[in-house]
Amino acid sequence: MEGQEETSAEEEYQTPTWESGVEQEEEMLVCEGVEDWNGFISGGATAGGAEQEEVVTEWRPGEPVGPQHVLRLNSYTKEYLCSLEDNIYNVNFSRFKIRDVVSGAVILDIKKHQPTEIQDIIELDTNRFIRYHFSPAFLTLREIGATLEFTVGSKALNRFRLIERHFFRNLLLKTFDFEIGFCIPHSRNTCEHIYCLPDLEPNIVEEMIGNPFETRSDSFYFVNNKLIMHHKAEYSFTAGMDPSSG
Ligand SMILES: CCCCCCCCCCCCCC(=O)O
Repeated sequence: MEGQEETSAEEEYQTPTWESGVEQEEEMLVCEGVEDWNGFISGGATAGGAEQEEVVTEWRPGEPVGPQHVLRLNSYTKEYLCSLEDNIYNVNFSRFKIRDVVSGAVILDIKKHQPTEIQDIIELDTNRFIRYHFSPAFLTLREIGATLEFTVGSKALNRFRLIERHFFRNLLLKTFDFEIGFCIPHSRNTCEHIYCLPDLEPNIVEEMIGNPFETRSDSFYFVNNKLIMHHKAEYSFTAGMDPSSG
């Protein structure tokens, strides 16, 4: 449970609109992300040597999308690189919370209505695009904890992995690569990913603040190196600013 001071800090930020739901208390795993500048993970970054096993070849439209393909993208994608039906594992997100690791303040906490029972039927989650409204102060934070709560259908997830690419226009700000690992069937899981925010040049920060929603991210979710979900997000950093000041 978060403390009192976190509730007040949350009000400083405009949260995206999702339905509010019933809070679930779960065991929390902390996954430290493996990250590197310019879009490449460091050697031996993922457990089990997944990178070494994979043969890197050029990707052609229609072919399954693997981690090496998305790690080489040099811009935000125009299209989704998989269909909703590719989520054959029925991974369903039910909560997303962001906190400032340094102060502990909760920046946002969004929940979806979820039945108590984990459903076996595949429910297509059509919410794969979101706009976040943050304040300029967000860009001064050093470390963010993002808690993800999700349920899994009747098939186990092997090597569940999230690769996230953040761009301002065509400038790659940072790649985050989180190995979530194995998830058992019919489970509800909670993990926290730690994002170390990049040191950005002051002029880039100014441009990001002045150009809402030109900062974007692609979140690619893989099971066994196969893309099963692709989510997109856009960010503004103007919340709480006087609109007349530009
Ligand atoms: C300033 C560079 C951008 C770094 C931002 C890192 C924090 C973003 C956490 C939220 C990511 C959510 C992605 C999504 O909803 O698909």
